[in-house]
Amino acid sequence: MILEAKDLNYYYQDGEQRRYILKDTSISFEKGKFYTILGQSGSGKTTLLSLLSALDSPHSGEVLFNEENIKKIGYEKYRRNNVGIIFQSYNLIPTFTAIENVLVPMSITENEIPDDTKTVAYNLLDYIGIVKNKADRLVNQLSGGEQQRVAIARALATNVELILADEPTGNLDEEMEQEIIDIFKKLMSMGNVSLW
Ligand SMILES: Nc1ncnc2c1ncn2[C@@H]1O[C@H](COP(=O)(O)OP(=O)(O)OP(=O)(O)O)[C@@H](O)[C@H]1O
Repeated sequence: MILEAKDLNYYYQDGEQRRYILKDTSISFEKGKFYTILGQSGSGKTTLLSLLSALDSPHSGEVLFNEENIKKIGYEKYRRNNVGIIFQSYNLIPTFTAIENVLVPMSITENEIPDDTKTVAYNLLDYIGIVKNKADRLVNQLSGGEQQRVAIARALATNVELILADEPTGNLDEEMEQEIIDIFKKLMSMGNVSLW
């Protein structure tokens, strides 16, 4: 298993009451597979993803990455080196260009990456469908679909084995949604996501 959640509990305190969002939730994910998590609005999908991506921590239970507790790996280290995260609203740095956004995680990861990070980032963006002249634009001068491609390139830039995405097509029209899903499928069919 590349990722496992074991007996996760997460709640909000509502006066004297605990309102549980996740109760003894366990789930496991095999390497090299594509999973979709479905549930009603408010059922806790974002909460689960935030625990799996170490953006938040559970009240009890544990998350294992390649059999190791992510708390032991260190949440910050795990986020830098092991997981790429994609959000519904892209969460790019608006004052940076597309290429600069992709370079950010490359500058802080401890994973081994080629010296010529700029070339790698341009190639990655190009592969995902962002050509050079768009890569040099500020991201808020790109369409929603293009911004999400930049976010995908950013998530892949550190050569991670695991990508977690929270409604990555939620802000896009149907056609763009299909294109983004096709990118994920293409990446999956390549096995290892390394594009260098
Ligand atoms: N800060 C908070 N305080 C109290 N309750 C919260 C807080 N943040 C989220 N919740 C509640 O936690 C529950 C789970 O939220 P979560 O965002 O994980 O659901 P979701 O399944 O991702 O929903 P959606 O599909 O609408 O995005 C919701 O009922 C939400 O109202």
